[in-house]
Amino acid sequence: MITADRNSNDDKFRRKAISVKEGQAKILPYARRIETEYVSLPMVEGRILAEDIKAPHPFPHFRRSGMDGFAIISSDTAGCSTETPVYLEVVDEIPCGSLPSVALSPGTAARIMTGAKVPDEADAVVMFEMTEASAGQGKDYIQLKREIKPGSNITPVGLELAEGDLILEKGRRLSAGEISVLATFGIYDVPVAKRPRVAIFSTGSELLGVEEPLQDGRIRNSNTYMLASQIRNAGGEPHILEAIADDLTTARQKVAEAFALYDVVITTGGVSVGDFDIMADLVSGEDVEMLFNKIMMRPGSVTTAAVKDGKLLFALSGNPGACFVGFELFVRPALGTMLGMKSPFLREFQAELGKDYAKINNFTRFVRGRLDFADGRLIANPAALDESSVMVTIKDSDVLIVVPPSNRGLAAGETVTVLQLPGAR
Ligand SMILES: Nc1nc2c(c(=O)[nH]1)N[C@H]1C(S)=C(S)[C@@H](COP(=O)(O)OP(=O)(O)OC[C@H]3O[C@@H](n4cnc5c(N)ncnc54)[C@H](O)[C@@H]3O)O[C@H]1N2
Ligand code: MOO
Ligand SMILES: [Mg+2]
Repeated sequence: MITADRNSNDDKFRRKAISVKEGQAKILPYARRIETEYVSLPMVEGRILAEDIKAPHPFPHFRRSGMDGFAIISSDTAGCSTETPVYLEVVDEIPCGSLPSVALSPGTAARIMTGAKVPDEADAVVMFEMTEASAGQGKDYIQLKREIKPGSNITPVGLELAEGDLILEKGRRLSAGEISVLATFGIYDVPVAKRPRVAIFSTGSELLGVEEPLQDGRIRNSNTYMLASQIRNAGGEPHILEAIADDLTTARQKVAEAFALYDVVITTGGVSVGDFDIMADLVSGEDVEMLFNKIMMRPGSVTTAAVKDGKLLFALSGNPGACFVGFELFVRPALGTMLGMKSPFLREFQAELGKDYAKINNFTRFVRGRLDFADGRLIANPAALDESSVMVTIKDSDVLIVVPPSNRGLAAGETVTVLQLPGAR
């Protein structure tokens, strides 16, 4: 027979709700900066840079031709026109990667390719299409029928960056643009923040493994895999641990073991007031400091956080919608802070509410929604189903629409704050 300790913890019922901001402020002091490791350039996608990087040399570091054509001395073309063309003798050929072999003097030109170093004496490059070839006395000439401005088609030294410029600030997430910069400056071993190792425990006797056949009264464990994806996206390294049964003693032991091995521990489920909801008891143990166990938000009002051995424990709700939101509002900023990110919170901006939102709330609601553009306006459309227990609309959402506490709901057209969820949809 299954039994539960029904009187174990009255505190589980007497919870003091705090705001999301207060909750975040309680967590962040424990989100301690993680060490640095060196990762090779092909593997740094999505990692967070751990040190400022300055340009070790200007870029480009030589005057570079922007066209396939001829390097010339522009004053040679003064007064030149269709009627009075100018002839320049071609004295050199400069493929990419080669250096000029002849110093240009007035009346001469060098054939040059896009990306090659322009001879010091030249101050312009004229593209092939603007020239006509001619020959005489065993020499090659080009004919020009137009004046060429100095500087034409030459990229000056340091156009993009000067030596010593700050090119990448620590805390930046590395992606195509940053990786290109690192490669350009010869930085192959990149200092990045180590990924925080995050343990995931699911709880609940109703949970089946993903590959198990369905059984009446039971569901497959989806939160674990959803959380692993969120952790990875937030820069952490997920570690899926064996589910914990709804039994306090084993749960305590398993969580304690996990703290020895991982930087952060997340549990999902068992955090409300049900007979088998053990997390409230677990976070009020002697060696655990509870930071909060109720947030003035929906979904995820029961989101709980605690500290053990200086490390963060997040007890997220079992309801998929609440679990998802709890992660985005509390775990993501904690991981981002550990990684040294400048702005670890979801990006916030304003949009127009696309349709009426009639639900009244005591708590702030974070409603899953989809962002659209219409007539140059940003429209946030709430998902049809946004209950805490609903899983399926998470995949269709790119924002959380912030609906403040209200006894009248919101009307279409009102301005709302939205939090951008990561990953374009
Ligand atoms: N008497 C009250 N009952 C409930 C309250 C309340 O205030 N008083 N709050 C409700 C709200 S709001 C929420 S949210 C849930 C929170 O429940 P728990 O966090 O304790 O989670 P469980 O009870 O373990 O499960 C809830 C729900 O989620 C399903 N679940 C759990 N784990 C997973 C998983 N890994 N993957 C997919 N789905 C999961 C579970 O089967 C339940 O259906 O409490 C309300 N009750
Ligand atoms: O408050 Mo429940 O925790 O999602 O809505
Ligand atoms: Mg419960």
